[in-house]
Amino acid sequence: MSFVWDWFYSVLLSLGFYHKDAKILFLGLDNAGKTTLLRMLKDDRAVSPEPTIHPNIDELYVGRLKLRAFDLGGHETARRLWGDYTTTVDAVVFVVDTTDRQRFPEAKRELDSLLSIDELRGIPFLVLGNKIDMPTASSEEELKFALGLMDTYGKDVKEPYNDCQVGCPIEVFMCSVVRRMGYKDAFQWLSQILS
Ligand SMILES: Nc1nc2c(ncn2[C@@H]2O[C@H](COP(=O)(O)OP(=O)(O)OP(=O)(O)O)[C@@H](O)[C@H]2O)c(=O)[nH]1
Ligand SMILES: [Mg+2]
Repeated sequence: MSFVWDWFYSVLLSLGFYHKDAKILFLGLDNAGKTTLLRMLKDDRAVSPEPTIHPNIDELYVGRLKLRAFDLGGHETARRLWGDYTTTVDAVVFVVDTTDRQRFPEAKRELDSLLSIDELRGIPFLVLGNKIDMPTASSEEELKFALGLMDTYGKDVKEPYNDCQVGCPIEVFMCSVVRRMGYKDAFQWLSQILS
């Protein structure tokens, strides 16, 4: 019987009548643009938020995803709280400021340590290279190299992802939140993987 439900569910999803609930952590160094992204996704407005001190938890719809979004601050003291939120997570969105090359190694360290957390093992990681509206932004290739992500999952997802046997889904998308560029494709990728 379950295949009938699976089929029905996938039809509902593809028609946009059903939203997949997902708990998603928005992580990355301070100043990367996490809160700006969430405000844009929720209200379609570019704001210049204050640095996040306390975690913000919000519910919003992005395409077929109904997100419980956890926006955790990225400065060093706030990072200590990240570990408190890693249970039952469906995906991590890791935002990087592509203009801040000096901090790529720090971003890599944080990303690597997230990837080594048992509770997050196997879940999709969407890495967003933000601020590509700036002339000093890195290229996608440069960012991927700096983060050690030369061999990623692939942007062309044909079917939902089931297990981690063939490598965990991690992919890099370049974007400019303030210019509303790039992140829609990225969330579509995530949505297809999670459906
Ligand atoms: N040029 C440019 N600036 C951006 C973009 N997205 C965010 N910013 C700016 O980057 C700065 C930091 O943005 P936030 O959203 O507060 O960053 P955050 O990751 O939430 O930072 P913390 O809360 O400290 O962890 C703000 O001044 C934003 O206006 C973008 O796409 N392009
Ligand atoms: Mg913030």
